[in-house]
Amino acid sequence: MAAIEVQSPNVSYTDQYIEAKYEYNTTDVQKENGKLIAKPKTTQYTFRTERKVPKLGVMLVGWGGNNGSTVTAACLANKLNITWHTKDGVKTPNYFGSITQASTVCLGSGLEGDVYVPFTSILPMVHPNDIIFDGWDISSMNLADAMERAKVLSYTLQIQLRSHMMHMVPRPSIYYPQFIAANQKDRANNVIPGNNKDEHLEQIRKDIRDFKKRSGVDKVIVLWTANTERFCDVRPGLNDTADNLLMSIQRSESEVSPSTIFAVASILEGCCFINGSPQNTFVPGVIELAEKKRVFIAGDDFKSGQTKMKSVLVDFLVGAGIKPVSIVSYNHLGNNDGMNLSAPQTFRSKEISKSNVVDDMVASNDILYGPGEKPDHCVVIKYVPYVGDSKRAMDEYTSEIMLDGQNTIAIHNTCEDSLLASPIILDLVIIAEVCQRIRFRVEDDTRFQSFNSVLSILSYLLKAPLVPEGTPLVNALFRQRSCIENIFRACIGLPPVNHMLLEYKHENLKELKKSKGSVDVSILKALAKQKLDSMMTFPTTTVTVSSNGCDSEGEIN
Ligand SMILES: NC(=O)c1ccc[n+]([C@@H]2O[C@H](COP(=O)([O-])OP(=O)(O)OC[C@H]3O[C@@H](n4cnc5c(N)ncnc54)[C@H](O)[C@@H]3O)[C@@H](O)[C@H]2O)c1
Ligand SMILES: O=P([O-])([O-])O[C@@H]1[C@@H](O)[C@H](O)[C@@H](O)[C@H](O)[C@@H]1O
Repeated sequence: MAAIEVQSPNVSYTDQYIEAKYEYNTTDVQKENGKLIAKPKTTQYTFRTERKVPKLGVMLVGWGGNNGSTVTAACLANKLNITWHTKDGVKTPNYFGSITQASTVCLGSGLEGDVYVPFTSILPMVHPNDIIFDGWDISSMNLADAMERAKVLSYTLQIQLRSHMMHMVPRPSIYYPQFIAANQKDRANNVIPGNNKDEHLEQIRKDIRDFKKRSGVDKVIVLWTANTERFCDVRPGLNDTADNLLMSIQRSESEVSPSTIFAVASILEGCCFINGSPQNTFVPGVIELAEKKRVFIAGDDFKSGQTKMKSVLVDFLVGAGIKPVSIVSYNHLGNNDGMNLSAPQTFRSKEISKSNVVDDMVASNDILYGPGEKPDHCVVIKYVPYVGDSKRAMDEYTSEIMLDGQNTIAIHNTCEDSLLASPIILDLVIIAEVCQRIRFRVEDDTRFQSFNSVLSILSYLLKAPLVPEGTPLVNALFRQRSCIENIFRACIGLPPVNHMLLEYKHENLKELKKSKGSVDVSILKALAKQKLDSMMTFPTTTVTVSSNGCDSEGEIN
């Protein structure tokens, strides 16, 4: 699908940029004398997006894991168009589950109503087939064997991918046993030696430069899909500022985690760092360093299955004026992630990220909830080896409805964890890369600026979105999706999708047809069918219909 071209005096296309003047309309609300005063506000933006799509390198921390091996296999299967036999017949590769690759957006409305286009047609973006992967793992297993170990993909697909993946070997990584479950010890045979954290930092930086040089990629994004770590302490002098964090690394402070060192290394190499796990990688010192170096960071914890459902269901319930009072989320899974989460300290990281996802929706409705009131919310994760990557999620939502009524929704959701997480990994890096090519000016600024280093536009893809301090934290899924869609629309000078369909609610829709200057084909077809039925002739007839459905000429076959 070709990219969209917008014809507007506010949008210009050069070889290098798409430039768009955009009116950003919001509503300012102030409290005055006990009243809420709402004032419409318009802010002029000028967006400038580089059109050249770079050759993107993605370095995965935890490359040999279920997600890392699966996302690598997915891109190869699609790139090589590998088909494979199953008991249900021949299967073809796809990127289902990726909003950039398998979803559409409403561009606007035309002769026959709404026009939907692929998400990728709004702005130029990297194609996943073209991504070059590399990465690290504490396990030395090559990616072909790691794919087999993961037991995620059909074996008839695996055997066709083996030759393409067996040469992919994760780089040795940083391993501090106290941050993950002890049961991961047997896996750790590919570890950077020594205890000097500054040397570990320098090695990771060197690896990033080495990958860039060897692969010839234009830019690198580093993404953590390694095991969930326990939360690290956050305290003054340790990691509260960028300088203190860098000094703590130089002193090899024990509370500096592997994921924080990877984040620091990425930032110092000018690479966006994304955290797909729930631990607090982004201590204040990392955030400050990212802001100083103007590098994007994003996290935490891929939003892939049970929590994604929760961020839809609770939004629906609260938005409908129904009061969720008890949410119990249980799941069991049998992959290595599940084994790592069987330790209390790593489970706690996941429990936090899975529990906070309803806070914004609850806080939005003070008719249902009093100050500080929240639903009971319980998260349980159990490790059951037999089910492997095919996580079984069982949820019960109990809500209060009118006049002391109760509504209980029970859900059983089998989430094939890595097949849900892999497209999310792709969307994270693809959308982050687009954002690296977007600049904007506000009002009469002379300088173009980039997005804030904390890339909150990625919230849709994350359970516990990291947002700039003091800014709104949104978990409601469709608000998060609209944010991405409407910012990308703004970059090509299009207004946000507002779902009003006001033009179709006029008292006299005939005016609408005239204004469209064309025939509503559905009316034409209905009239033609009526005429055909009466004439009992076919195949072609000329029906005279007006521009409001009755005057224009049209042919029906
Ligand atoms: N649906 C999902 O799969 C999903 C959703 C949300 C979050 N996550 C998170 O994504 C992460 C990966 O999930 P997975 O199913 O691929 O797990 P996995 O255990 O299969 O893979 C993790 C990999 O990280 C490696 N590893 C551990 N510590 C490392 C380190 N310090 N450096 C480099 N590699 C290291 C392990 O050897 C393993 O190969 C987990 O933290 C998980 O909680 C997964
Ligand atoms: O994304 P989601 O399905 O809500 O949450 C999942 C957890 O329920 C699962 O136990 C864990 O292994 C995955 O990493 C993922 O975090």
